[in-house]
Amino acid sequence: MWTPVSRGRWHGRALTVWATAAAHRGLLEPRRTPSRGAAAKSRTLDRLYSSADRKEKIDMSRFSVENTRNFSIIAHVDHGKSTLADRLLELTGTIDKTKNNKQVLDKLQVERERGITVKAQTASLFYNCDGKQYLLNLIDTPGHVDFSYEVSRSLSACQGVLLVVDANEGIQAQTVANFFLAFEAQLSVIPVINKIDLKNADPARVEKQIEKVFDIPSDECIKISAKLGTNIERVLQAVIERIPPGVIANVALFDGVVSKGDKIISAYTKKTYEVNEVGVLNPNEQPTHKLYAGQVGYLIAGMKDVTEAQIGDTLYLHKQPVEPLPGFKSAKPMVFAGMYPIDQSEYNNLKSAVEKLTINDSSVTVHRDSSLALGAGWRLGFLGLLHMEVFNQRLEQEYNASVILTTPTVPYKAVLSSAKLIKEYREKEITIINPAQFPDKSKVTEYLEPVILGTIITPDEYTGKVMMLCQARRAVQKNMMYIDQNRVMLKYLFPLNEIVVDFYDSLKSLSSGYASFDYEDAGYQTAELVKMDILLNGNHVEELVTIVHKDKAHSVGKAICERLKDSLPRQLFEIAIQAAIGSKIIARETVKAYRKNVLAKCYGGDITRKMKLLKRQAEGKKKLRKIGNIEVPKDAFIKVLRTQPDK
Ligand SMILES: Nc1nc2c(ncn2[C@@H]2O[C@H](COP(=O)(O)OP(=O)(O)OP(=O)(O)O)[C@@H](O)[C@H]2O)c(=O)[nH]1
Repeated sequence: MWTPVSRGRWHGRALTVWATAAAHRGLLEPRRTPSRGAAAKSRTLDRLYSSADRKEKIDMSRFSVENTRNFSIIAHVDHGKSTLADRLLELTGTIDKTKNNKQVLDKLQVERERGITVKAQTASLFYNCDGKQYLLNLIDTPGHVDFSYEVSRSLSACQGVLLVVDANEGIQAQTVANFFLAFEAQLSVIPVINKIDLKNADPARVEKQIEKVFDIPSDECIKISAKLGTNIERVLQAVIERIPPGVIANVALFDGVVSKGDKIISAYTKKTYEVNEVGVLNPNEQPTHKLYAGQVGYLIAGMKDVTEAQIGDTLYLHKQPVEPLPGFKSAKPMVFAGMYPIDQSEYNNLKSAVEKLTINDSSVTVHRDSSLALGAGWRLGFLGLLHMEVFNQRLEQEYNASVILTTPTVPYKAVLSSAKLIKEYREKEITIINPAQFPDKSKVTEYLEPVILGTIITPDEYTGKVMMLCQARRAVQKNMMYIDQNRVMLKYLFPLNEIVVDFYDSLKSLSSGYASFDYEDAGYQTAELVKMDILLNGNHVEELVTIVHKDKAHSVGKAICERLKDSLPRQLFEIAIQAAIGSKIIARETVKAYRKNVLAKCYGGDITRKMKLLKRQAEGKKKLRKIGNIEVPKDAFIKVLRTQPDK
C-alpha cells in the first residue's frame, strides 16, 4: 500500500485529470468548421489531431511528459490573474481574441458578480515553442484565503505557479500566503508583475519587495500588462523554461512493490487505475522498473478528476485490499453557522438545494439541527466567512432559496475530566460546534480555542491603529518587518473567534482600505471560555447561548442585550433582558412596559370605574407573567442571530 506524501501534498497526480476534464467540458473539442477569426487556434489544433481521427479527438499521446507543463496562477484578489488567464487562452488560440473575453474561467454567477474566483477552473493550452508542441495545463485558482483549500488542491496538480503581483499595490497579504503554499509544495515560482500600464505603477519597487520577502532575484520577474496583452509571450516561455515537466505523484511505499502496468485502487474513491510510470526523484524524475516497501518515489496514474486526487489517500493493489493508513485529512471547516428556511414549508426545497450545492462544494460540512424559534435546519461548517457568504449567495441565485443564517461560531474543544462524559462521547477531547453542547467547567480539564496566524500588510502610517485593533482582538504579535520604505508586514497570532465577524471590515476602515489581511490555520490554544446564557425575565433563551472568552463576556453580553432590546416589541409588562454566566448576571437591559391608557375614556370622577379598569389591566399583566411567556417574535431572533451577508 502506498500513500501520497510530500509535506502532506500529492503533487501533480492529476495531469490526465486536468486535460481530460477540460476535454470533456468541450474546451478542447475541435470545431467542425473553424471560424476565420480562429485561424491561430485551428492551425494549432490541426497539428494535434492524428490524421485518422482529426475531427473527433485530440491525440494526447503526442504529448510526452517532457512536453507537458502543469501550472497555476496565484495572486492577491484583483491583482489580475483571471485577466492574465484570458490573455494566455487567447495567445495559444484556445479562445478567439474578442473584447468579450473577460474572466473566461470564472463561470459561476457569484464569481462574475463579485469579480472573484471561487472554484478552481482549468484549461489545456497548446503552444508551439522552438518547433516543439507543448501541452500547458492551466489551473486557475481562487485568490481569497477562505478558498485556500481549493488553492492547495489546485497546487497539488502542478509543478509551478505564476505569482501575479499588482505593479501599483505591490505584495499583499494573500500574495504572501499563496506564495508560501506554493513554496511548501516545492513548486517553481515565476513572479509576474502585472498592470505596468497603470499611471501609478512602480514595478521597480515591487521587484525589490519580491526580492526581500520571497528571496527571488529581481531579474526573474516578468513585467506585463494583462489588460493590454504586453509581454504575455514571455510568460508562456517562462512556463516552458522554468517549470519542470510532467507529473510527480509523490508516494511513500509502506508495504509491497509497485510497477508499471499494476492495477491500483484508491481507498478514498474506490476507483481503479493503471500505473503508467513509477520512479524516484533524483532530484528530477528518474523512471525505475519498480518501487519497493520503505521507498519514496513518484507514480503516474490516470486520474480523471481532481476530487480523485486526495492528499493522504491510501492506494493498494487490485484484489489486495488493506485498511486505509491513518492521517487522511479532508477540508477542515473553520466557521460554523445555523441555517434555517425562512418559512418551514420551504424546508424540503432548501434541503435539496443544500444537498446539490454540497456535492459541488464538498468542503462544506452539514449536520441536521433544530431550534425552538427557527424550526428544523442545519449546522453548516465553512472554510471561512467569505466562503459562508458565497454559499449563501449561491443558494439564493442558483436555487432561489432564502435562508436565515445565524451568527458564525468557531469549533472550540474541551478536554473532558468527567468519566461519565468520556464514556458518553467515547473520547477525551471533544469538538463543540454548537454552543448548546458546551460542557460545564466542572467536567473539563481545559477548554481550547482555534488560532490562526494572520499576516497584515499596511502602509506604515496606519501601523499604530492596526496594532491597537489587533490587541483589542486578543492577538499576540509574532513578527514585524518593513517590506519597503513605507510598508509594514505584521504577523499576529489571533484567536479565530476574534476575526470571524467584523475584523476584516474594521481593518479596512481604519486603514482607508489600504491594509490587507490573510491567515493560515495555527492549531489550538488553551482558553478561558465561558458559556453565556441570555434570560428574558429569568427564562433561558436556548437559541442565544454563546461561548465567549472570559475577558469578552461583558462586552458581548451587553451587545446581545442591546440588540434584543431594540428588536423586542414592548409588551404589557416590563421585560428584563439579562446576560448571565452561571448564576452571575453580567449585563442587563430593560424593555419598558407598554402602558395602555385604560383611563382615557373615563371622563369625570367615577372612581369605582377607574379602579375596576386598573385592576383588569393588572390582571392582564399578571396573566402573561404567570405563564412566563414573553411573546418574542421570530423576527427578533432573526435580528439578533443573523449575520448580514448582504450588509
Ligand atoms: N490597468 C490594468 N488593469 C488590469 C490589468 N489586469 C487586470 N486588470 C484589472 O484588474 C481587475 C481585477 O482583475 P481580475 O483578472 O479579475 O483579478 P483576479 O486576480 O482574477 O481576481 P480574483 O478572481 O477576485 O482573485 C479587473 O478590473 C481587470 O480589468 C492590467 O494589466 N492593467
